[in-house]
Amino acid sequence: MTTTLPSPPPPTIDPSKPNIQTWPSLGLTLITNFITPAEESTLISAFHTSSGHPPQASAKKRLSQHFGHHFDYTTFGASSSVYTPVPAHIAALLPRLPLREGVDVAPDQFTLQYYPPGAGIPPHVDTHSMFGEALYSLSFGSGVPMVFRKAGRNEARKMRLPKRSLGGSTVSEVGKGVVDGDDEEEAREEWELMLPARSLLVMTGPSRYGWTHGIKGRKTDVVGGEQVVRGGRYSITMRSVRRGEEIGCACAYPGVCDARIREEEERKGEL
Ligand SMILES: O=C(O)CCC(=O)C(=O)O
Ligand SMILES: [Fe+2]
Repeated sequence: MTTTLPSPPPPTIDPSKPNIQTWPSLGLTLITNFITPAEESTLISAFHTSSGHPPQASAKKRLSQHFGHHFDYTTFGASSSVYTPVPAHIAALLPRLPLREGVDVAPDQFTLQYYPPGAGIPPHVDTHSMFGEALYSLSFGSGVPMVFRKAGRNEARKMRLPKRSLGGSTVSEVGKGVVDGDDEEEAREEWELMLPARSLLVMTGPSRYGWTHGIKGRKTDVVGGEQVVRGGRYSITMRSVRRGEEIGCACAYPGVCDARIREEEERKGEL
């Protein structure tokens, strides 16, 4: 039996744009039919052509590819030397992203992932100090429910444990605070949102800085009350890399903010 989490609170929908669901208090937006089925096919074939990883029925782990700026883990900034050119079919998505004028900058770092059926990603907060606020995630191939959880004491404690990779072979995962596990001390504010194939998820504000996101590893999901066998899902996570003076964070969630945690550790080191 698939264990399910509650559905999200009801979204706000502008009747003139029925494909856009928003949760304004969380800074969260889900846009369905963001790409066409033809674009979806192009992205899927490009993934397999460029990765040299043909889809294998036996694959159990996520496969990742990176385009645009990579990270320099010695400085926690953008690498000036490691850059993979962004292919045209990905660059073509950029003008369509719902950037907030004067607030968001266009993403320059792209992580493509393939999740074989049943695979997930542990709950985490994408590193605050290294990426611009808005995170964009395009789903294709198949839909999946994404779990959102308001970070509390337990997540803050886990962020202070030594980091581990999220299990993929990718560098962009190393800088993330992985915050999985159950929290019995705090009331849960947790639910899962179905991300349909060809939808774009946008995380800003609280959903970006103060909530974790992740995908449970499961063979089946419950969608609209029905058990559905999970298919292979692809995603492109699009982020902007902070540079120089922009590196850092002044969010309202110091417990799960890598910038604040680093400052705290530096202060302790000086005592
Ligand atoms: O697959 C996704 O939609 C999300 C991936 C993710 O959270 C990440 O790479 O940070
Ligand atoms: Fe993430």
